[in-house]
Amino acid sequence: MTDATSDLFTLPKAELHLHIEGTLEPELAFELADRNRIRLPYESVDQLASRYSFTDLQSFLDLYYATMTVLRTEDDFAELTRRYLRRATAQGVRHAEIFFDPQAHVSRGVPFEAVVDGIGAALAEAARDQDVSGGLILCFLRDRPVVEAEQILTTALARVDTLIGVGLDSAEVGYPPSLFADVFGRARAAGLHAVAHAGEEGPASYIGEALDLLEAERIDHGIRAVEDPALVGRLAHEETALTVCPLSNVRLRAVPDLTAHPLRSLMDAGVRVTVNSDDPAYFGGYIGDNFVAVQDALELTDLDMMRIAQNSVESAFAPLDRKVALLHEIDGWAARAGVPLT
Ligand SMILES: Nc1ncnc2[nH]cnc12
Ligand SMILES: [Zn+2]
Repeated sequence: MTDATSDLFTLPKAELHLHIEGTLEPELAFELADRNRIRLPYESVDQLASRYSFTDLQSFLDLYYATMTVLRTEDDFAELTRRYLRRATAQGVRHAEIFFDPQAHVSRGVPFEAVVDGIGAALAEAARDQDVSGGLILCFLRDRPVVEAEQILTTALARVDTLIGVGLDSAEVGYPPSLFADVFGRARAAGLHAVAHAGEEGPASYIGEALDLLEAERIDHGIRAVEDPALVGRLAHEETALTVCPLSNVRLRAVPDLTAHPLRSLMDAGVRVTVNSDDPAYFGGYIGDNFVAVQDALELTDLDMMRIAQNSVESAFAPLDRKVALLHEIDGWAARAGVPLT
């Protein structure tokens, strides 16, 4: 049991690891399939949902890429993002840095502009109506040829104003960060932030490569760092944030169950850990659900959860005044909840 008494859905937080295509709920997938006259190979929403059982990252990616083919127009991307932001704000998200996989769309004939303009329109609406801030992070697909990443970056740099950063995702093992050193160098030279998935299924050495060769400012997942104590020391010393996704790690069997999740030992070692949802439509919960599940499984205190929320804001690529305002909101939450600050 924990001493949890607070409502973690109302704890203000930033979401730093969220693939917008991974927010495609089965209901919307069917709506968009109808609208775009695409036939999904499932009879019903329930039949599609029943396929959400995975043995590893690749088994998930196969379904993820197949289902996202229903996304075709700017409006589709806007509606997807609107629905995500509605759910996320109901679970306390005040700032969202959203990943997207343009190669998976452009390769099907969807223009890059339709993707960024659709997601961007929904983000702008939410900024106006719900006081949620955020931005877009373009992810390169590491299991596709490097030249394709170079090409999508060239396309993206014509609309660099729509982006805050670049990332690296998809199948990890066998696709080390070193392959993308030049692409990331170009992106950083254009003023973009850099993050990378590393140490989800892949070895801890990929985390060091992402830091040294990609100059990644945050590591997405990074949980296999626990296998290398020197690396854990480095992450703590350099205050590198890990964007951890606990429910994802269980569903993709990167950890056997939540009680065995390394989040707590990483935190205890001084690593700046954040909690995020990854692909919430597929993994059984949005960000607040992840907060509740880890608090329960790892017996974290309300103060621990508050620190995780503070880490998310401190590690965000948001303007300083926005971060200060959100840190004040977290203090207000703690005061209302009576969280002891020691
Ligand atoms: N968990 C994950 N790891 C790597 N690539 C992804 N793309 C979407 N979700 C992902
Ligand atoms: Zn991810």
